[in-house]
Order: sequence, then structure tokens, then C-alpha cells
Amino acid sequence: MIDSNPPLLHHFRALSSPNPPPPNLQCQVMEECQLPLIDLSGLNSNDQKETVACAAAICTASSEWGFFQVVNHGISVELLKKMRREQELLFQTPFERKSTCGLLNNSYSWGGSTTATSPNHFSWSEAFHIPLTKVSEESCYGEFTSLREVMTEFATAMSKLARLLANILVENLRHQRDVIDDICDESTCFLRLNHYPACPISAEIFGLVPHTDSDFLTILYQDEVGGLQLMKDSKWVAVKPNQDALIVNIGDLFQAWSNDAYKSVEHKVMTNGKKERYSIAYFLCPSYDSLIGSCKEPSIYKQFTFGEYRKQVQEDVKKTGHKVGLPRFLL
Ligand SMILES: C=C1C[C@]23C[C@@]1(O)CC[C@H]2[C@@]12CC[C@H](O)[C@@](C)(C(=O)O1)[C@H]2[C@@H]3C(=O)O
Ligand SMILES: O=C(O)CCC(=O)C(=O)O
Ligand SMILES: [Fe+2]
Repeated sequence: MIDSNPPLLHHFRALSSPNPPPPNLQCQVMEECQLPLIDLSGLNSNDQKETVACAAAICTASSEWGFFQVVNHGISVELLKKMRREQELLFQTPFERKSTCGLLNNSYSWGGSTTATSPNHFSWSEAFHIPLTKVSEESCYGEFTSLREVMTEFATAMSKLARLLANILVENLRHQRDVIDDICDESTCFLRLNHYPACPISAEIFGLVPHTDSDFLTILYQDEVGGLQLMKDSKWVAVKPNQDALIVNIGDLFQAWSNDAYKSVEHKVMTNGKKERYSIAYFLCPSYDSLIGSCKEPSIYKQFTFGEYRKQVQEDVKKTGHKVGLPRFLL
């Protein structure tokens, strides 16, 4: 049989061989949490009190959790299901085809990072990481013609939702709307299609290593399998999947801009011994020359452009296998 999965086990064993096996990652009893659940229909209410309360709930969750879930988000169940079906077909393609045929702008990767040199930096997953500018480009799709149509619709809907939420968060900080539309363009925003194959050594390896996202905010559409965990009050807590909801998390850029009012929280994905898992993340990013500086004084972080930030993250990951992120920019 032709294998669709990348050679994850082989690679993990090769990385582990001279080193001692990593500690058991799943030994603690995990608390499952109900993330703040926000009904976005409040934003369209004729009652201004409801609109204000909904916006306040978004800002409070961004400060206290850095994570929340939204329902009545305006993206239809049909579109979400169609997108998931297309994603499954894409990942079921033979590994050779995914990795060598230039699919989706040649954006396929596996193991989390091509440069992982230690088992602790290795992720039991594969992904396509597609810039928004390429989503509707015919040449990216080969025989996956229906994926193009669905993904274009999906990206447009996620983009609209991400901008709506980001504008609310900005307005709360600066009493000014539309800044996000001025600085975020398609050139840097991206969609990441994630696949976590069932893992025979699930106690030893992450599905996706702990990290914060390097963007303003991320919207995640996950399936019913579960495995996402986030840091809350210095403890890892597991997110209970809710099929009606999309998950939103604050990224590093909003944390810097808000001078730590909004939290870019560390998160990770645990593997599952029996079931594979799918998720799609939309990352809202500004153009590379956008200056990110705090909205308040005294500022905690140096000003930086998004280009400088990405470069620093990539350099650190390449050198050490590990993302340092915002602490690099502390004043
Ligand atoms: C090895 C890594 C690459 C990554 C940062 C990390 O340390 C762990 C997760 C990776 C990830 C996943 C989501 C985004 O695509 C990304 C840009 C991010 O913020 O975290 C990547 C990072 C990266 O590619 O630099
Ligand atoms: O798959 C998930 O639940 C999370 C994915 C994620 O954190 C990412 O792509 O940055
Ligand atoms: Fe993430």
C-alpha cells in the first residue's frame, strides 16, 4: 500500500537514537476546560447594550485567557464541512505527491520544523502553510480543483471574521477602528492545514510542540478528536472540542501592541494513539514593514517591524529548535 503519512516514526527514532528517550509527556492528569464561549450574534443586536457586552466579553477573554470560542460566527456549517472533506482528501494523497509536486505553493512540511535536531522539537504532524495571496491561484492545485473553490471561500470568510474581532480588540485599546484593515494585507496572512496522524508512541511526542503564535490573532477550526492544550494560571489545560464553535487565540503582536493587556498564551497539541486529527488555522498578520509598538507608556517591549519579528523567530528556531518570541524584544 502507498503510504500517505510522512516517515514520522523513522525520523523521530533517528533524532532520539544517541539521546535518552524524552520524558513521558502525558503522565499528568489533565484538567479539561470550557473556554469562554462568546455568542457573536450579540454584535449584530439592535440593543446597543448587547453589542457592547459582546465586545467587552471578547476583550476580557483576550486578557484573562488569551483564548476563547465563538459561536454564531457567520461561517456556515456547510462551508466548514466542505473544507474539512477537501482537507482529508488532500492529506490522504501519497506522501511522495504531497512533498514533491509543488502542491499549494510548495508549502508542505512535516515534523513541525525541517530543522528539528532534537526529539523535543519534533512534532507528530504534517501541514500545508499557504499564504493568502496564493489561495485562489489555479497553478497551486494540480488535480485538486474543488479544493481551490472551497478554500477561497473559506479563506474569505475566516479573513472577515478575523478582521472583525481584531478591530474590536484595537478599538478597546485605542478607541480607533480600521487600523487592522490598513496594516494587514494578504501578503503575510496565511492558512495552515494541520494533520496529526494517529501516533503509536503518543506518550513520547507532541502533535505540535508548545509555542505561541507570531501574529495578531489566530482562528482555529478543529475536529472532534481533541488534543489542544493551553497554559492557564501556569498549568496545562485541555480544550474540550465544541463542533459549533471556532477557537480564537491572541498572538504575540497583540500582546506587544496592548503592552501585555492581551495575552499570547502558549499552546500545544497532544497526540492520540488511536485517532488521527485535523485542524485549520487562519493567521492574521500585518505587512512585514508594519511597526508594532505599544499603545501605552511605559512600553514593555522595543518597537519592531513584523519583518524583524519573523526573522528573529526563524533564526532562533533554526539555531536552537526553539522559538523565543517576545522576550527577545523586552526593553
Ligand atoms: C518550530 C517552530 C516553528 C513555529 C514556532 C515553533 O517553535 C513551534 C510552532 C511553529 C509555528 C506554528 C504556527 C505558525 O505557523 C508559526 C509561524 C508559529 O507562530 O508557530 C510556526 C512557527 C514558525 O514556523 O516559525
Ligand atoms: O491544531 C491545533 O489545534 C493547533 C494548531 C496550532 O496551534 C497552529 O497551527 O499554530
Ligand atoms: Fe498555534
